[in-house]
Amino acid sequence: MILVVGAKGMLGQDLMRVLPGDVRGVDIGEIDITSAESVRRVLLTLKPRVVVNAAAYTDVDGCETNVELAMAVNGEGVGHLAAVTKELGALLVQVSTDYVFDGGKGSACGEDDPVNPLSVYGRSKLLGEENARTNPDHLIVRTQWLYGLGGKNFVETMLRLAKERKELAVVDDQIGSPTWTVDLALAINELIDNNCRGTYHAANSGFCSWFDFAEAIFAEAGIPMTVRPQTTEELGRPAPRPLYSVLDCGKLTRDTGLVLEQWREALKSYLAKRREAGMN
Ligand SMILES: NC(=O)C1=CN([C@@H]2O[C@H](COP(=O)(O)OP(=O)(O)OC[C@H]3O[C@@H](n4cnc5c(N)ncnc54)[C@H](OP(=O)(O)O)[C@@H]3O)[C@@H](O)[C@H]2O)C=CC1
Ligand SMILES: Cc1cn([C@H]2C[C@H](O)[C@@H](COP(=O)(O)OP(=O)(O)O[C@H]3O[C@@H](C)C(=O)[C@@H](O)[C@H]3O)O2)c(=O)[nH]c1=O
Repeated sequence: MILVVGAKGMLGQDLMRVLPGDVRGVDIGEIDITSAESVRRVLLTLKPRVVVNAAAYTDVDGCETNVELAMAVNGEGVGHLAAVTKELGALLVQVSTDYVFDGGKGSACGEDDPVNPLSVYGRSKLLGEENARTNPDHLIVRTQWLYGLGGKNFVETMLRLAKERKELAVVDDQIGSPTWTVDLALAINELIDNNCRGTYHAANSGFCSWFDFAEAIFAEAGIPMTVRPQTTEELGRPAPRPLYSVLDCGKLTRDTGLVLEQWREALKSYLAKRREAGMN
């Protein structure tokens, strides 16, 4: 059985839809990964063959002031999962982030490039990676700029703001790859299926700035909107973010044959799914 932890989150919901076979999901209420005792009780009862951890504290700016919570959920919580999966002889799949990099390289980051997180969120996720590795049977999947049905994300923020405003300012000096949670869930399935172990990058192909992404969202959704470029410094958010955090996904392709679709194609598919689901 595959157990998805964080099954009610944005990625968790798509993992539940995409992963085949005997799949169970748990979220806060049934499991609290910050508690070693809670993790032990749930995992020893269910005895999964694979645990995919999509549970996290993902408010990047919130992490700057809630440091203890960030470390407990994103860091130590993964340690609890690693200890019990190791005891069970189960695979631990840990989802991680481009924010473990500082974005200073200026070209796509490979799995073995040096990490240097700029934010509390990035540091907490890096601790999560280190803790995941205490189970030798682990898979760490770094991804970025996620959006999906049933979650707070940049696409939904833009579509919501479009109902209130005619003009928006969006940062044009952060570059990355917007990634649809359905495509990421498919990649995680391929990695498990191909018995891959260690660290992998998985993101939709191509890259853009948040400003480019905002323009694409409004163009594809057919919404008239003036998007003005601004710098990260002008925006002045509490958490520092990497300026260039494109992930090199070549290892995923070499080991599974999978190439994730271009980010703009994925965006079109997502907008079509939203319409099908009656969202406007
Ligand atoms: N969103 C993004 O752009 C990116 C995300 N990632 C990573 O991908 C993964 C999935 O992210 P995403 O789907 O956006 O996350 P979400 O915030 O949508 O979902 C996380 C889920 O985990 C639950 N949760 C929080 N704390 C605990 C806890 N202590 N015990 C059990 N469950 C808990 C949350 O519950 P509740 O909502 O009630 O708190 C929520 O249901 C995370 O590891 C994240 O770091 C990586 C790169 C980009
Ligand atoms: C809403 C808004 C955001 N922005 C900027 C802020 C930020 O730099 C960028 C994206 O904003 P968000 O708050 O959606 O993104 P952010 O929380 O930084 O997204 C990150 O989340 C974590 C969980 C990850 O792991 C990362 O890969 C990444 O997806 O756009 C604007 O410039 N104008 C706006 O109107």
